[in-house]
Amino acid sequence: MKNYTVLNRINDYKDLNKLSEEEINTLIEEIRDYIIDVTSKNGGHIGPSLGVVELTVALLKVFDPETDRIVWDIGHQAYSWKILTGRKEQFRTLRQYKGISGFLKRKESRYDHFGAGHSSTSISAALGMRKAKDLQKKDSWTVAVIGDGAMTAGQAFEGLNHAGWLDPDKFIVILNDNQMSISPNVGALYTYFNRIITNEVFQKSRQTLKEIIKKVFGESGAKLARKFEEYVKGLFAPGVIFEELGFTYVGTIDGHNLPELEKTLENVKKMRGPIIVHVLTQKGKGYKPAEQNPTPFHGISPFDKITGTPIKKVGTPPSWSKVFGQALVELAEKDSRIVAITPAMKEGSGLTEFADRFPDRFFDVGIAEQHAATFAAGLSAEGMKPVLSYYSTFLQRGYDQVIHDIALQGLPVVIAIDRAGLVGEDGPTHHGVYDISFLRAIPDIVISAPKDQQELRNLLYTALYSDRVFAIRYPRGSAIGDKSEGFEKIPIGSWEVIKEGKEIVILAVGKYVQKAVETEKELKKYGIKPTIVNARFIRPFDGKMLNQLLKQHHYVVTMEDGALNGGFGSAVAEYIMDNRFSNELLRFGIPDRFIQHGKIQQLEEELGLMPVQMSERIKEFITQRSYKVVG
Ligand SMILES: Cc1ncc(C[n+]2csc(CCOP(=O)(O)OP(=O)(O)O)c2C)c(N)n1
Ligand SMILES: CC(=O)[C@@H](O)[C@H](O)COP(=O)(O)O
Ligand SMILES: [Mg+2]
Repeated sequence: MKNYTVLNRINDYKDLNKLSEEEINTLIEEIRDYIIDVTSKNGGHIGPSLGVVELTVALLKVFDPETDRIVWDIGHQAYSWKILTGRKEQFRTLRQYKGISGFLKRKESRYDHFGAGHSSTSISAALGMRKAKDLQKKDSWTVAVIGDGAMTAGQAFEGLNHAGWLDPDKFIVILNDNQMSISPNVGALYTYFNRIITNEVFQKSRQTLKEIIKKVFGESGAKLARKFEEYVKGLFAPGVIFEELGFTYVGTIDGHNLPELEKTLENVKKMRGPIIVHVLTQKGKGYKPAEQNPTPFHGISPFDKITGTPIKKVGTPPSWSKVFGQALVELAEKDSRIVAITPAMKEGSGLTEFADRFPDRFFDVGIAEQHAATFAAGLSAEGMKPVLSYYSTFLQRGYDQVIHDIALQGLPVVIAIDRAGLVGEDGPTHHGVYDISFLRAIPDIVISAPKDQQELRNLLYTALYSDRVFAIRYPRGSAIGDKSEGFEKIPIGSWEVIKEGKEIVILAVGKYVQKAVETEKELKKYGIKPTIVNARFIRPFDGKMLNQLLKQHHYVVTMEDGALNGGFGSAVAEYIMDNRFSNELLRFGIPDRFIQHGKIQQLEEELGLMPVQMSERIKEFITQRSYKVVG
């Protein structure tokens, strides 16, 4: 660690109250510098974390994390929390394999009171904690810190609704409003927050009217003035939404003014009932490139600290997201029925160009995965062609809507599932490994995975003109294959033989088709020549081809980047059993445990999913069995 004058000599938050004002200010600067330094090497959520350094210090000065509970929503902004709660040194290992997590985790620290990664859970969790403390007759504070983006989700309002009803004491929601989600925030609520912040003219005129009343009615008018203020507050006051839900609204507070923050929180501690404190912060505060360009600095890969430019390998192929976005633009140019929907993930999902080109047909619905699905269903019901874009992990939130609002009603919707498979440094909250298992249970749905760029384009085209509920899953990172163009329909359910071999057949899904090809090269060294099949449709199966393959090969190997529990391999096992085949099956995929964070390759190595490892395992598998492969 650098020679930080204050940070180096404090051990944790307990030292904060020993520091002078000047030392605290230096500490805040040093924490920012440390965050910039580490994220420039490891990548991470720099913008959100730089925005809440003062807020973190204030919370740790005013509350006691040993007894009080602070629940950070998502946890992507909690880097200074980590640094000040005993992980100063480990912070250098942020997001690295076996290092500390980029989010908060109960197993990582006793000060991580609630783990997250997905948004908008903080109010519900904090309310549960508050209630538990009440029932246990324990006297402590519970604080949820939630961003303006996270506040757009239904679950946040479910929590507020319940809290307003329970009316708990010692329960605070801090709304950390930086007017940004990953992109600029959206929605009527955002407009409302914006009005609160910018309505200075109204604030001023309210004050002037109060003064006039006092002047006209003298001292006896003070009461009237107060009544007037209450009345006006009821009509227009900031935070009236929250007040109506039973919260006391306090705001707005400058989130970069530590004394103001501390004073406000101390005052709030004297109040009863649930309280909402509206704090204004700036994303990326203290680092010019991030202040000027908050969207890319929300979460960034390693970058040059001086210029803020991401360090990227030259000549890397486009990402799967980019290939998807480009293909969608080309198709939308020709068909005005095509619309795109994202729950707050425009950039990451490759939809920026679509949004610019077709603003009327692009919908960022906020962090509202459930609404996104039902909204798509509505669009489809009226003859539009919705493409519902999700990260696999966030699609988990919209599962019921996919079943109940889309599939059950047979409404054609294309579900583009990005970040399917292991995602790397974001870790277990974000790995997209369950979608195959949970979608596979839905009747009539089509689930597909392209082996390369061109196949992604073709599947998208097929999906849009199929009149089916059609999911296409593809992973994070660079796409496989050469530059792609044009579109071709693929018969739904058809598989593709990539290489003919004998006695062993490898059925691979998505990016694992390439891994299967590499595994085959390794196996050749042992004289083993498997057949390789691109199982591009996970559902429906290519029954005709599979029947033949099962007859022609004794050993069947499946490869996928989804959970083994209920995944593609499970589907093949069911098929073998149900159709009374006697093949022996070996499945590669994500085992029955939560996979931690690290580079995708490191995680795949840990799981034995590299071609060399898989070839060893296949060789071992067939040599253990009585059925002998003749090379
Ligand atoms: C359920 C869910 N959907 C989407 C995301 C992706 N995501 C992570 S942070 C973020 C923006 C959050 O905005 P806000 O709560 O205002 O926090 P900020 O980053 O501005 O501090 C989004 C959309 C998520 N983590 N969880
Ligand atoms: C915190 C969060 O959920 C997002 O910021 C996520 O980390 C984005 O992931 P990508 O980097 O894969 O877009
Ligand atoms: Mg925000």
